[in-house]
Amino acid sequence: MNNIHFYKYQGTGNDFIIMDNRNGEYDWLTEEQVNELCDRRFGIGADGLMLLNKSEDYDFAMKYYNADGREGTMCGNGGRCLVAFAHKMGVGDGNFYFIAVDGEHAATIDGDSWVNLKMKDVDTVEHGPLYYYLNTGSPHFVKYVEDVQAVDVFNEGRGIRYNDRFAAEGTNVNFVQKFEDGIFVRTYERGVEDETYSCGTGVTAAALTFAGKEEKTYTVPVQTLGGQLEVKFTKTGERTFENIWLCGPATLVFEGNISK
Ligand SMILES: N[C@H](CCC[C@H](N)C(=O)O)C(=O)O
Repeated sequence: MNNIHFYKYQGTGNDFIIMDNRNGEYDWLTEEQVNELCDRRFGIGADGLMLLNKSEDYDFAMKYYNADGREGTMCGNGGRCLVAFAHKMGVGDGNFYFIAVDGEHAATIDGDSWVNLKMKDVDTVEHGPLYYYLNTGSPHFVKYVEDVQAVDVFNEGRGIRYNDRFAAEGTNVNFVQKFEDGIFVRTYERGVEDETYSCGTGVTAAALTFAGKEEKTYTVPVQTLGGQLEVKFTKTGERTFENIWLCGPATLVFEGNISK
């Protein structure tokens, strides 16, 4: 049995197990063990697990696994939590530059737990009759609804995630309600295969679709079940967006040891 020293973080209720793997101490971890650690009854419990890995060219490298144990695509809330953890470990000077599965990311931390994460540019948005489909580091199906609290997110989200078009690769599914000054987003997350309290790449995708036609810089407040986030970006064309920042809290809940 090997001891694992882990840190539990959450970003607006999207929660993660994080391990410091800069010396390769946890390279032996298997997908099955990740799934067991993320189990909310038989393990620590989390939406995902991340390794803080060493990098020659960046402050660190991010490795992300969904709760199902499989390596995931980019995780926005996870990236923000990993920056807060790296800061706690004494990495960087408050400004960070790291590498993740979807490329390079810049980030800044205000105090100990408000993290601003630069997301990848978006240059294509599919706009159907009642939906949008775009990739903000992970794939997102975005549907606007009258009353987001009335949506059966699990069943409706699952139905879209496993439909003929998306069954093979999967997609995350976001239900969005517009308000005067922002949006409320609920998400069915691929790889968790359930609703999560918040999804960073999902919130980002929803905020981009909320922008008006004007090509300018926007700041969109986004409410989730787990708290408030803010997405800032510049709309550069009908379906193109740059300088996208996902901003919000990233908090250490507890740390502990477990044997695997
Ligand atoms: N489950 C997502 C990855 C994590 C996304 C979410 N936790 C976020 O904050 O972006 C997927 O497989 O596409």
